[in-house]
Amino acid sequence: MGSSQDGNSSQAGGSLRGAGVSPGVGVGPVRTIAGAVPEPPAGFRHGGDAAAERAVAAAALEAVAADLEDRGDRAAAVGNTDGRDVLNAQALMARDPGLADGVGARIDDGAAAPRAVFEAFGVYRDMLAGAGEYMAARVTDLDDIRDRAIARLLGLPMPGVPASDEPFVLVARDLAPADTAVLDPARVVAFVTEEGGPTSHTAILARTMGVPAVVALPGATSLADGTRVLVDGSAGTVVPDPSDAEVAAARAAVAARASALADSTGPGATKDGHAVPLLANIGGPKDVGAALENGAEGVGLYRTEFLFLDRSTPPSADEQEDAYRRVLEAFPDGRVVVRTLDAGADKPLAFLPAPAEEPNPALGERGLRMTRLHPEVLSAQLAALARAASGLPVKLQVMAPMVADAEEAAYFAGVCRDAGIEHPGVMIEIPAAALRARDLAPEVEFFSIGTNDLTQYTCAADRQVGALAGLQDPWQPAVLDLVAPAAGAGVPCGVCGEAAGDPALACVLVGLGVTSLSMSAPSLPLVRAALARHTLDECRRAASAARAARTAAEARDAARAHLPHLADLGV
Ligand SMILES: C=C(OP(=O)(O)O)C(=O)O
Ligand SMILES: [Mg+2]
Repeated sequence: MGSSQDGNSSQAGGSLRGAGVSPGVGVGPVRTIAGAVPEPPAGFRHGGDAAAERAVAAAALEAVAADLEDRGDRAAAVGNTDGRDVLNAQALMARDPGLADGVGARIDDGAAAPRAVFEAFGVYRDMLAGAGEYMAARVTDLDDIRDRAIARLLGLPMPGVPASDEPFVLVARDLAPADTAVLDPARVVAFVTEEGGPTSHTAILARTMGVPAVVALPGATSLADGTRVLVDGSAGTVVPDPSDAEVAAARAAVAARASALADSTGPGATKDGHAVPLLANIGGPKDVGAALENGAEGVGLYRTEFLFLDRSTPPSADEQEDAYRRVLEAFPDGRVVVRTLDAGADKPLAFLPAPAEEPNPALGERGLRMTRLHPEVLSAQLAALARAASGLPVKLQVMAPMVADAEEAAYFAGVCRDAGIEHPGVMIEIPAAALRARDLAPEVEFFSIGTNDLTQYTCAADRQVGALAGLQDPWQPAVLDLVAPAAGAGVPCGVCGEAAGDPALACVLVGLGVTSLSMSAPSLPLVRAALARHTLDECRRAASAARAARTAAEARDAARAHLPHLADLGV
C-alpha cells in the first residue's frame, strides 16, 4: 500500500534505502545481533519421563519470564518505562497458562521440552500473525520468548545485543523488546533492521529512546560487522563507509530541518497566504494520534480496506460504524475523506476474490469495479458511514477508488445519495479519468488524485515491481500533465498519493491547482514548512518548469530552481 513505510527499498549510489521510523542521524560501526536460535528437530523426543520433562520446560519458561522482568526493572531504572511495560507484558506471555498447557500436552505425547515449546508457541504465533497489522507486530515478541526458552533448554547462547566498548549501530533481522529496552542510548547510535514496520517494537522503542532507526531494509544483516555506517532515520537511508563530508551534510540537514519545522505550525498555506489544507492518510483509528500530533487539519484518505484485511467475512455493521466514528470524532472542525473499499490487485481481500484468474490484477476487477460486483458490500459500508457521521460536526466526504469515466462517477454519486452521503467524490488514478476530468466533474463534489496508481498506469510500471522504481516516479512529466486537467476541472481537487508528502512536489502540485494535500502523518511538518516558504507564484513557476522538462530527474531539478527555500529545510 502506498505509505511512507512501504517496502520500496532500494540501493542506489552506495546508499541503502529502507523506511525511516525514528528521525535523526547516527554514525558508527555495525554490530549485528547473534544469529537465530535453530528450530529443534521435529522428531526430538524425551527419554520417557514426561513429568520431569514438564518440570524442565516450566523452569525454563519461568526463568525467561523472571529475566524479562529483571530487564524491565533495569529499563525503568534508566527512565524507559515504556520498555518496562513491554517487557512485563512479555513476561506475562511467558507465564501464560494456556501456553504451559500446550507445552505440557506435547511433552505428554513424547516431544522433548525444546520441541514442545517450539510447537506450542507456533499455535499462538499463527493466531497473532493472522490478527491484523498491530497484532502481527507482536509476533516478534512471542518469537523472542520462544527463542530464549529454547536457548536455555539447549544450552545455547542467549539471543541478544552483542557487547561493544564503543558506540555502535545495532543491526538485526528484527529487534525484540528484550534487546532494545535495556540498551543505553549513549551506546547505541542507531537501529537498522531488515524487517519491521512503523508499529514494530523497534520503531516504537527507537522513537521513545530518541535513537534514529531505519527498518525494512533488505540485506541489512549482510552489512559486515565493524563497517562504519551513516544512518539517517528521517530519510530512511544507510550509507556504508560515508565520507566526512557526507556525515557533516547529514547532520547539518537534520539540524536545519529541526529548527525550520519548529517554526512552522498552523494550517497549511503558501507564504502569501493561499490556503492549502494539509490532511493525513490513515488506515484506521490507531493512526489518528499521529495525524493530530503532526497538525493534520483532517483526513484526506482513510484507507478502509485495513478494516477488511485478514478476515473471511466483512466486518459487521457495528464494527464498521465504530471504526468510522472513532476517526470522525477526532476532527470536529475538519473534514474526513473516507475511501470506500479498494479491494483487488495490491490489496487482495479473502472474502472478495476476483471473479476469475486474472493475468494482470492491477488492470482487473479492483476498486469500484469490484464493489460494483458486490453492491451489498458497498451499500453496507456507505450505510455504516452515514450512521457514524450522524450528529457529528465533521464534514464527511466519501470517495470511490479506481474510477475510469463519468458513468462510473455518476453511479457512485447515486449510491452515495441513496445512502444519505452528502459529499461524494472520486479518486483520479486512472489516466482516462484524468484526461476527461471535465466529464467527471459535474457528477461529484470533489476529486482526489491517487498519484501512486496514476503513475503506475501512466508509465505502465507495476507499483509492486521494485525493478521498475525509476518509472514509478510521480515527477514523470506525463504524470504532472495528467494532474493539470484534473486540478483544472472545476471541482476541489486534492492529492492523496505519496507525491503529496514530497515537499518539492507538494509545491508543484499546488502550482498545478491542487487544493489540498494528504499524506502519511510524519510528512506533514516538512510539507507545511516548504509551502510556508514559497509563494503561490513560485509554486506555479515551479510547476510550469517541471512540466516543460523531459524526464523525472529534469523535472525535479527544474522545479527546485524555482523553490529556493527548500534548501533551508535541508531538503
Ligand atoms: C492514494 C492512492 O491509493 P493507494 O495507494 O491506496 O492505491 C494512490 O493510488 O495514489
Ligand atoms: Mg490507488
